[in-house]
Amino acid sequence: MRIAMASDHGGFELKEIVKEYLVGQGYEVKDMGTYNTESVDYPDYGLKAAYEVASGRAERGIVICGTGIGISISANKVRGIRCALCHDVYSAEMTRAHNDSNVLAMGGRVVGRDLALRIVQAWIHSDFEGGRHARRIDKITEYENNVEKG
Ligand SMILES: O=C[C@H](O)[C@H](O)[C@H](O)COP(=O)(O)O
Repeated sequence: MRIAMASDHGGFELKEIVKEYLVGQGYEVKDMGTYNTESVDYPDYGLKAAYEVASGRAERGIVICGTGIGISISANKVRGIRCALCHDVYSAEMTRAHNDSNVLAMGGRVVGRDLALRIVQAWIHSDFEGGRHARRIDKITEYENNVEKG
């Protein structure tokens, strides 16, 4: 599985931790930046990772800023992206099972290393359940497509 990752300066340290973990697990990680703790703007990076997923160049994305909020809002502006902000394992499992989320967001100033890695692990390994949940996602997609048409 190819995973696109991105963060701003507030999420940089956690991005590096998650990236090292994923590479160690055999995943291909495409790091879209940022590459240090210098102050940057989270939309620039959240959008890059989201485009990677929306275009099919990556199957999943993980985006991290200070709270996870700004970068998740940014990623969710990209058509086809369902970005879920998770700070607990249950939500990480449920957002795969029920929302088929293709991007995970976390806050580097909110969660510590161990919890973040448990969230990532749960999110990567949980599958979409389909059924009634697919119908609900179809409604989001339909809305998105209509908005695009103006
Ligand atoms: O939602 C936004 C993120 O948490 C940003 O990481 C945060 O706003 C950056 O704040 P600052 O520029 O004060 O480091």
